[in-house]
Amino acid sequence: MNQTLTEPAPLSFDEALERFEPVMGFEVHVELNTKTKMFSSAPNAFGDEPNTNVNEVDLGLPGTLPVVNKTAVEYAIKLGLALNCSIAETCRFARKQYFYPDTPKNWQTSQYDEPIAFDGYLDVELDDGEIFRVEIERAHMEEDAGKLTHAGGSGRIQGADYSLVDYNRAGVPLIEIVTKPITGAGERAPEIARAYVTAVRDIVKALGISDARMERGNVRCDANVSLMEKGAGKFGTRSETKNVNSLRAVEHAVHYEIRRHAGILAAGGSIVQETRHWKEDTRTTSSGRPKSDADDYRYFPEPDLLPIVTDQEWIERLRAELPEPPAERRRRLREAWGYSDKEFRDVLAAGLMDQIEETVASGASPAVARKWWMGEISRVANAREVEPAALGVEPATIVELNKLIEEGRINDKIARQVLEYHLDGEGAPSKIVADRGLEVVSDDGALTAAVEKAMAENPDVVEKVAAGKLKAIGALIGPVMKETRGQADAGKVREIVLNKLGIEG
Ligand SMILES: Nc1ncnc2c1ncn2[C@@H]1O[C@H](COP(=O)(O)OP(=O)(O)OP(=O)(O)O)[C@@H](O)[C@H]1O
Ligand SMILES: [Mg+2]
Ligand SMILES: [Mg+2]
Repeated sequence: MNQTLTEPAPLSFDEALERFEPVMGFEVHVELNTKTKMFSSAPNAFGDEPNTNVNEVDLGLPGTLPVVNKTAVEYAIKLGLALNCSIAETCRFARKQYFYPDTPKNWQTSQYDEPIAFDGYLDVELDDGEIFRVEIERAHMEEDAGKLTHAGGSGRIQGADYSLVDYNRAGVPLIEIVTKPITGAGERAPEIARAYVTAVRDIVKALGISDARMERGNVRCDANVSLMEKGAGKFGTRSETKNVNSLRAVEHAVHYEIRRHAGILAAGGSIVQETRHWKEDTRTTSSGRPKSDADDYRYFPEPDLLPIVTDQEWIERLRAELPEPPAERRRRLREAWGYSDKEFRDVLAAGLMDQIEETVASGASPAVARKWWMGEISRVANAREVEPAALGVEPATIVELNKLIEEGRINDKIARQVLEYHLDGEGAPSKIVADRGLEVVSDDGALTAAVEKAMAENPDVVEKVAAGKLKAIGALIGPVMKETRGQADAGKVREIVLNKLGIEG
């Protein structure tokens, strides 16, 4: 059933919010970065040749038995704790039956009525610093399905009438985090949606349990949206936009679905409960398949796996391993560094918080760390068309460069060159300075000679300086730099000039 042909036009966002109150719910799937799969010893690896990381358990061959990956369970417990959930004392896996070629077993091993973690919350920080609490219904363990490529449909092979299947992903450990319905978001619903998924991504990254790369599908979000008539208090019918895999897309999908539902409801229509697909190019969604709450997956407890029993000691050991929550860490660093909100946001956007933290921890001032990472490194990254973090510059390198400057051994300009040589593989900054003979000329002999030469060649400048126009010294620095191949210390040059003219600096 394709609704889009007959659907009324979406309302504007403002019109929609005047009349309706949005309700949202998110199912976020997190792919864990364990070495092996959830129930088999096949490697959990991204990007390998199709169907090379598959074994008999993943394929559900007769006579095989699954074994639970203990690391995946520990990751689930850690995530549950980080989401302020209760951890079940015992829980079970269940079979979710469906017939589709992405699962060779004809069921997905998941958890149903006994999730490992439940009843939590996450406080998410909005753009203006306000905190919005999202209640977590549960976080449960399951396995990923294989990847289908519809050869003809995706245009990869013109006219093809078949699909390609890659089972490398089948059995990869997943945690699905499900929120309770989120009410009271109002016009901030799209922003809250993005902030929530961002917060979840940051947490799984900080926990180190997932590569958390959304563009690779390590973190994927199903966004459920419905509207209720203001003051009505009864939830409307939801749509479920599947597998939205960027933060912006989550925001836009919620925005669009609110407008689309409002358009239908305002025209007297009713919402079909269905899954929908996000379309990045038009920033709209399209109809997927109808889905009722009574969808019968014929769940039943997985007979081939024992229940998981967690004891308090185990949970407390894992709790002790939790890192500082990302939101708290951000607040702490913003304060410690004394950056403005804008400066700090820029650091986050550039993905350089870890690097700056380490640079400061190694003894550079926050201002120096910022100058390097947000200035020079970002500029070079831009010129080389990569993300700043992807340049792979170590904080230790920046600390070393800064030390060379502070000791007066190189100036800023040379330091910038040294960075380029370093990126081109010439080694550590001090080695580059030594190899290339870049040390600042501050031994008085060579520098004084260069200054004398510049003064002799620019009598008009010297006259101005002598008359008290100290700024004019700047015109001498150029020629001195030229003479010393850029290795003069500008402060020293000034000092020598003033000295020669008998002026107090
Ligand atoms: N009326 C509603 N409007 C918006 N969100 C809703 C509404 N009712 C439920 N939700 C949210 O939708 C999500 C439903 O996810 P859940 O995993 O429980 O079930 P499902 O989508 O039916 O199943 P599946 O995991 O197979 O997709 C939850 O986040 C829930 O809070
Ligand atoms: Mg769902
Ligand atoms: Mg779900």
